[in-house]
Amino acid sequence: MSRKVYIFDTTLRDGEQSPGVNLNIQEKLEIAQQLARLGVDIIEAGFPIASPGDFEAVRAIARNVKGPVIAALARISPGDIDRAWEAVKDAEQPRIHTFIATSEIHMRYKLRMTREQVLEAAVNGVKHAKKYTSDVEFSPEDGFRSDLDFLCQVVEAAIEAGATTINIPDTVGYATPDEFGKFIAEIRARVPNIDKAVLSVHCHNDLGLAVANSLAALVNGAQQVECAVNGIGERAGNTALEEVVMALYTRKAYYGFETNIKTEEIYRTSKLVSSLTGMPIQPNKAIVGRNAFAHESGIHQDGVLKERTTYEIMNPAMIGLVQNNIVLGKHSGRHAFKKRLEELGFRLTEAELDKAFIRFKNLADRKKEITDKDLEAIVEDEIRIIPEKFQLEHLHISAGTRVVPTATIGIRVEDQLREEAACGDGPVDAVFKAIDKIAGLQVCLKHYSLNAVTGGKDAMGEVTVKLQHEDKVYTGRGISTDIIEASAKAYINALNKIVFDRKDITVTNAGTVNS
Ligand SMILES: CC(=O)SCCNC(=O)CCNC(=O)[C@H](O)C(C)(C)COP(=O)(O)OP(=O)(O)OC[C@H]1O[C@@H](n2cnc3c(N)ncnc32)[C@H](O)[C@@H]1OP(=O)(O)O
Ligand SMILES: CC(C)C(=O)C(=O)O
Repeated sequence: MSRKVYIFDTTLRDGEQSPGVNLNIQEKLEIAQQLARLGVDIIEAGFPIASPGDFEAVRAIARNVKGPVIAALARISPGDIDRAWEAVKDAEQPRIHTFIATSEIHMRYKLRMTREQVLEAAVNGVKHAKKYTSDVEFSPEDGFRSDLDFLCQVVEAAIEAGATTINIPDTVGYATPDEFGKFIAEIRARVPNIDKAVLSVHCHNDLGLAVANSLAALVNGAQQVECAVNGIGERAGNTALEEVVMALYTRKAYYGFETNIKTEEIYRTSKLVSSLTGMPIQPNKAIVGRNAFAHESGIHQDGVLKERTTYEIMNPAMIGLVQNNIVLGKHSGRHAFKKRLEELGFRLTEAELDKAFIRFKNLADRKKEITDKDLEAIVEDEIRIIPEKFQLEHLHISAGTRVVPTATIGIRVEDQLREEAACGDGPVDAVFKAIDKIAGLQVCLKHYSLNAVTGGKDAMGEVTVKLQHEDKVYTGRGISTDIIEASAKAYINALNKIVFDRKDITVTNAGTVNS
């Protein structure tokens, strides 16, 4: 029998405490609606005493978002609790979450209160909240750094006063998995009335251990995990919702827990939170990072193409991603290369594939990622699907601030070298005019673009041109470290496509003629 774990989402409260994040009411409402679709059990919508905007956002969420419990945070003071209730009272299932710190360091320096005063405040606060709602959560802030005997005393008294959820925070992310697990087990063992409340944990990620600590707590008797989408939150953030949920899901046979989360909504939720908070997701972030389901190296790609589970412990569809991603780069191998070419509609012989693969590896050495356009260009260039009736032989440019740009160009036309010169508005224009003189085709330049394929002083320039001939547009590409040469190659590439496509055009060594 699997045990239910409650997912308490604090993206809109602790998550919004991430430096630089400020969500407006509309944005919070949109995230809350998505969290409801995701299937979280509790949404902590905000801290209503913090500002009028936070109050309004919590109220709007309480009134409009159906399904999950809607919680509002409050310090233990009556004024905070009254304000929290005012904001959350219209929810289908409202919860007041109140807290006070119990560690020596917080009590002495921050609160300037004695243990007795904190204990009394905790009891009074819970009782005050309880006047409003039966659903009251209490957190002894900095719980993990608190004296265990005193912590257990406060927890027992809070439950006695009516708290229905007890949340143990590792406020500063100081715990390690073994000791946090034992800590939770100790609380379970020492607090006599602990069974009257749901035991929850709230871990921070200062040492990168929030998810591991939360899992260790679950194994040792915690029933609720507080977490935030993409792990956002104060400082290094909170337990990442998607990580803890997918760990429980993927390793269900080991943990034996289940959640209400509709995992297929994870990716969409993560994207929404990232775009509305303006917090980008690091590419190698577990579960939702751009690379989490991407494979770059040949051995892995080969394995995944033969059987996905060789290198994937989760199916990307489970988090709402359409498919994994085979990224072609310098570590890729022949299997992945061939597969992608086939997807693009190219069926090559083994000899052609060998040729194209060598060219691909050369380009991959210079370029981070090989795109479909690159592959098309490689196949067209290397496999010579388009016969090269015109071939660039040589090029000379005369240009500067006080000279008319002039190009002299040599093109091999059907094995006969022809040369022409032309002036233009710039060196590229001069080159195109000289090529036109040789080719003799009526074309109109519709598009010209130049991209740096690599960085640095020796960057490769990739030129793309679109030439209109009669009613059709033909694309040509050329790559070179010299952008004028890349332009000439692109132009000639497009001309070769025209004569290949138009069977009525014949190329003679004097140029083109229409038959
Ligand atoms: C661990 C956590 O994440 S807790 C949540 C943290 N989140 C936030 O603080 C965000 C929202 N906070 C705010 O907008 C403001 O801090 C407010 C509105 C809550 C309070 O603002 P101010 O009244 O100006 O106080 P300020 O923030 O400067 O100081 C906090 C005060 O609350 C007290 N306090 C802190 N925790 C508690 C608590 N759980 N119960 C009662 N009092 C508390 C502090 O001792 C301090 O009191 P003091 O003014 O008597 O010294
Ligand atoms: C309010 C509590 C739960 C908190 O955010 C923390 O201790 O980190």
